[in-house]
Amino acid sequence: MELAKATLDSQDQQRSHSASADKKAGDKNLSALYWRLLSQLQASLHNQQILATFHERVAEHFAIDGISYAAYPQADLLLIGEQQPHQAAYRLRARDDDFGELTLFRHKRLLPEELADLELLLGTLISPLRNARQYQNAIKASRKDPLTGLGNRMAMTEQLEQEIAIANRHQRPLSLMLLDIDKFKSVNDTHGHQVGDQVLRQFSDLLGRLNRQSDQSYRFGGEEFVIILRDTEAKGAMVAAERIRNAIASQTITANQADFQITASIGLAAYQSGDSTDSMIRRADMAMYKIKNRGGNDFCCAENTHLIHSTGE
Ligand SMILES: Nc1nc2c(ncn2[C@@H]2O[C@H](COP(=O)(O)OP(=O)(O)OP(=O)(O)O)[C@@H](O)[C@H]2O)c(=O)[nH]1
Repeated sequence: MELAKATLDSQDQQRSHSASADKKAGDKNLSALYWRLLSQLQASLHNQQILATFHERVAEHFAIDGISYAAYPQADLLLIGEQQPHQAAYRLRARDDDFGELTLFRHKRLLPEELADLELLLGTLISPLRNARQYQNAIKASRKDPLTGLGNRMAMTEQLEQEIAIANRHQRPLSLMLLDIDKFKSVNDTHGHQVGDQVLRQFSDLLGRLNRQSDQSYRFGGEEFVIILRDTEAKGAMVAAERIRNAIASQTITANQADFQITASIGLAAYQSGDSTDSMIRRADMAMYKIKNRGGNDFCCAENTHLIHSTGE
């Protein structure tokens, strides 16, 4: 096994690489490939597609079996092609910014002259991968609620769409829980908006601790939160709702040296064939308002058009 470890630094890399590619006058193919990669790789903002294009084009000239990329800081390994015993690994850097590790795999030894050519070509990946990372970060930020760090309404809707598709395709149960903090306005009115913000943050932390790991919580807006309960039918969702309701009501939230006894009104909707994100949210919302109108601190599950109250009324 061979391991070449090197750092590819992007400082003016493209200019120097393009100069070296052109200098290799004897190798018109390499130069042409370099320029082709440079323009084609810029066309995508997705790591998978960038690497697949790179692998496909480069494999036409070099016997490369696979390429992997571990993006920093999230180190999920993306593999195109196959891992093989012979490999050459590179750290990708742009100024002081380390943004990933790239590894080339081959079934036979990589020769020094091949490595030199490949390193030249690898330079074409730096800007596209960095742009892709910036784009992904921007997408992530646009789906995150800045106050609580939870996913926001957009993230929730996208996830719910996916969960509905899975529930529909595989005939799996799915439930949606909508929680609205009771009389939250009085927290703001009495203690100020900043304390209200602290209470919301602590409330969202509490939800995170109360959830099953597979259940994601989101801030739907204001003092409303949503939990998507995967693989959960109405009965299970009601058990979860009661557990969460009880835990919220028994917990004292302390913010700015004041104690708050928070309660929440909870509406549930269980997936029915033909449901959309809107229809599930609407049913959970109707169920939640039924509890609000009764004074809060309870849950209600909406099934079909009937509202079934937790106490069985
Ligand atoms: N501090 C803070 N308050 C918020 C935020 N978003 C919404 N609110 C407040 O949440 C309160 C919601 O008030 P209402 O809709 O009357 O609801 P409520 O007082 O909880 O009453 P019920 O829902 O009927 O129990 C308002 O005072 C909003 O200003 C936020 O990000 N931070």
